[in-house]
Amino acid sequence: MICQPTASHFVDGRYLEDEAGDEIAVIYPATGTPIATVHAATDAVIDAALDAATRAQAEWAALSPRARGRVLTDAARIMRARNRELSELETYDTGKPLSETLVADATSGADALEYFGGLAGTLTGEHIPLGGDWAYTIREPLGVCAGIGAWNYPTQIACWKAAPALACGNAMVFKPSETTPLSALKVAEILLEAGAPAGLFNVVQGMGMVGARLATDPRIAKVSLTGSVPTGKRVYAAAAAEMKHVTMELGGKSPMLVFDDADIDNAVGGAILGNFYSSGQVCSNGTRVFVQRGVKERFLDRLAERVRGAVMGDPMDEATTFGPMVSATQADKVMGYITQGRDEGARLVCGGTRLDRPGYWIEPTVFADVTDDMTIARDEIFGPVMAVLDFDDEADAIARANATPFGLSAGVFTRDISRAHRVIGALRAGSCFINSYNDAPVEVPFGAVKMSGVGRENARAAIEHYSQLKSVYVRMGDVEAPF
Ligand SMILES: NC(=O)c1ccc[n+]([C@@H]2O[C@H](COP(=O)([O-])OP(=O)(O)OC[C@H]3O[C@@H](n4cnc5c(N)ncnc54)[C@H](O)[C@@H]3O)[C@@H](O)[C@H]2O)c1
Repeated sequence: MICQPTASHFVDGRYLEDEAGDEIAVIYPATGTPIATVHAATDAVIDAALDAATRAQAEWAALSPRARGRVLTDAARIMRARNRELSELETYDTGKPLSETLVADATSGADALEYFGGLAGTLTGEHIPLGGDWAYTIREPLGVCAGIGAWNYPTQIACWKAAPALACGNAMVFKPSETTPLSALKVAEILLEAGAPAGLFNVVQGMGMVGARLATDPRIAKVSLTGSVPTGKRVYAAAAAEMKHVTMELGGKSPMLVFDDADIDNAVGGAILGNFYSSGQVCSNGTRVFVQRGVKERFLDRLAERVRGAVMGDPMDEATTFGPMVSATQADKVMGYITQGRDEGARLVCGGTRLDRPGYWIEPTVFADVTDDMTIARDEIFGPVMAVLDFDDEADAIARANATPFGLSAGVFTRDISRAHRVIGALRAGSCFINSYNDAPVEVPFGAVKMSGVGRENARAAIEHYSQLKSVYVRMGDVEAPF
């Protein structure tokens, strides 16, 4: 087993095993071969993690914010220094090509650690003058936070949650997706090496039941989930029962609008990035591509030509640009949608086939003449399936783009700057792009509206979701009581 970790869990500063938990096989998606086995956390493991986190949180919160920040920036430095090794592990865990993991996973995690490490020393309350009397606020941590991850960006998700949480003085118990359990263990190792106290960042493995245990445990003050909308509804409801804070980063079916006056090559490039990066397994993907009728055929011709250039080879070869689906289940689900697209009358422009080779390979697929009522235009597929829809009129395109319960992202391609801002202003989405798609630098808030989630990750905005304010009223004179 080439990626077997020392043990399944990382609790209180060391690896921990409990073989009583259900076995979880870790599969390399490119070949379908097992690379590791981990065990789901038992109640004893979960308790140990929560107790360690509770103890470490008090110690951590008592440090000066700048001392906390230094640990995070040191962790960022270690992560960058080990980028290749971490990227190779991420490629084994997810199947994403090394050409991607080298630039978008540990590096993005390091960006978050560095950014929030720098921010830690700047987090303050405020002074509120009241004409004689005055008040002040103290920004306090929430306590122990639970992080629950999806399988598409395991390192990035762990860091995007841990970095702001730790910067604010919280501890974290993180449960990776059962499909990709390996990388978060490395994040835990690195944080410890950078000087985080034992127990500050713990990793426990398991299926949804382990996540549910965390979401309902009274020792947890906040739950941050990255996952699908149905899971988000369950976790949000469970957290609400205990009045816990939440961040929900959920699924999407985001629109991308390409107007007649757009630079077609840039629009095609945006559509490729917004549909086929990570083999389409990206929450913010612009999978409904609305193309104005005047440029439709030119857009489709150029798109098909460029998609044919995707290199579906060994993910460890840096020349490979397109990897497999993460699992057999996901590949089956995506193939089901492709069949449904054909059955419902969409025109297959390219792709559509599952490759006859080991692993879970599906060609990048483009459907044209898609209509709003088709299943492939409504459901989040989470695979390499682009739906191209036609439009004539701007207002009509905006209304159709907004006619979805999701609200994660939206993009517009046009050379008309007034139109670009007008359209983005009217689209109901949290993370938007003008003449670009899927950029997610740590300096910019990332999050959703409607069913795609609540709260924001990244940027200063994330601080609001990992800290709370204590208000203190200070009377400068005597207290005047009625009796
Ligand atoms: N908005 C974002 O930032 C973002 C980023 C990446 C992925 N996603 C979304 O994630 C989904 C794909 O990931 P997935 O298939 O791993 O999602 P999923 O909802 O199946 O699982 C997500 C996580 O939740 C856990 N879980 C499942 N049931 C639970 C429960 N009842 N209580 C607590 N935890 C539970 C899972 O074990 C896993 O760790 C897609 O919908 C995608 O759009 C969103």
